[in-house]
Amino acid sequence: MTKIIDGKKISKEIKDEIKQQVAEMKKVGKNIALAVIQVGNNPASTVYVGNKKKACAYVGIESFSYELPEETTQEELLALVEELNKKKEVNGILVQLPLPKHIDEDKVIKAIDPSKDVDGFHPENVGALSIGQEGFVSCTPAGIIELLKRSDISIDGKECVIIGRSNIVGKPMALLLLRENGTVTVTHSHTKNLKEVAKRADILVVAIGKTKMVNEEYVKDGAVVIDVGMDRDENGKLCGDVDYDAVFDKVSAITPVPGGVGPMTIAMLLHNCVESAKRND
Ligand SMILES: Nc1nc(=O)c2c([nH]1)NC[C@@H]1CN(c3ccc(C(=O)N[C@@H](CCC(=O)O)C(=O)O)cc3)C=[N+]21
Ligand SMILES: [Mg+2]
Repeated sequence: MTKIIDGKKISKEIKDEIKQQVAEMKKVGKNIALAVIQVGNNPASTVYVGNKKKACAYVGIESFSYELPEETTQEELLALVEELNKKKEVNGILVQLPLPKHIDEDKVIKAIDPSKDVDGFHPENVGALSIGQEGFVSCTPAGIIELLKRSDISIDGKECVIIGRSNIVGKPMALLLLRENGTVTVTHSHTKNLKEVAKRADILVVAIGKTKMVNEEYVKDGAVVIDVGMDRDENGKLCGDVDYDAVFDKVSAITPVPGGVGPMTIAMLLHNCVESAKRND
């Protein structure tokens, strides 16, 4: 029997916990606010940003929305970030990625006050994670750890294989699994014998952005498969990096797309906003 890891349900539980926390904080006069900046109108970004604002409203976090035109200059964006860094009532700053090509993403991320970097993308937060210090953790990998824990899937001593080495998912995922005492392997486009390596995994995390690339040849019997992909199939339907139907009978547990990792990313963003408000007392 394969277990479907229900990210939508688990994220709802987390959001309800956060909602209570936010209400408690409001009682003592503490309000929480997230600033969300979107540059241009990439339709996917508009959907994600909309979901984030909706989730904020659900838990009682205020969201300030900045929708800037595509031709916004890097200087203008940096000036806005600077202004939000100074604003006391703003606890979190999120600059939706990707940014237009004429803007240097690294420079913008670096400009965000690390104590308001609820995405956990700032080098200071990434560094803190890598040496086990307190900081903000990237929401998608943090959400995956939470999914595993709340599904009673233990990480300790397990063979964990990650496909993909992005700064936002693969690398922080490796650090978090390591922190939970997993034995971690990170694979990428230069990895030899990828199928064999992936097949070692008790827990396989796939974050490569290639529609349904991972099929039954990449998974061992009884593996747990976490699909981070947000792709479109030949009919334009949302799907993941894993061929869900092909691996389903072979695995012990799997996250669907949609309804798996995606909603957890947003729940962890809300969690980070609350943490930020608590820390900057
Ligand atoms: N600064 C920044 N921070 C991010 O966290 C960030 C970003 N930029 N850029 C883009 C990626 C992508 N991302 C997703 C969040 C939620 C869903 C999500 O809720 N997915 C739903 C489906 C959504 C749909 O229907 O399209 C699900 O999987 O069930 C997906 C993707 C956050 N990102
Ligand atoms: Mg760019």
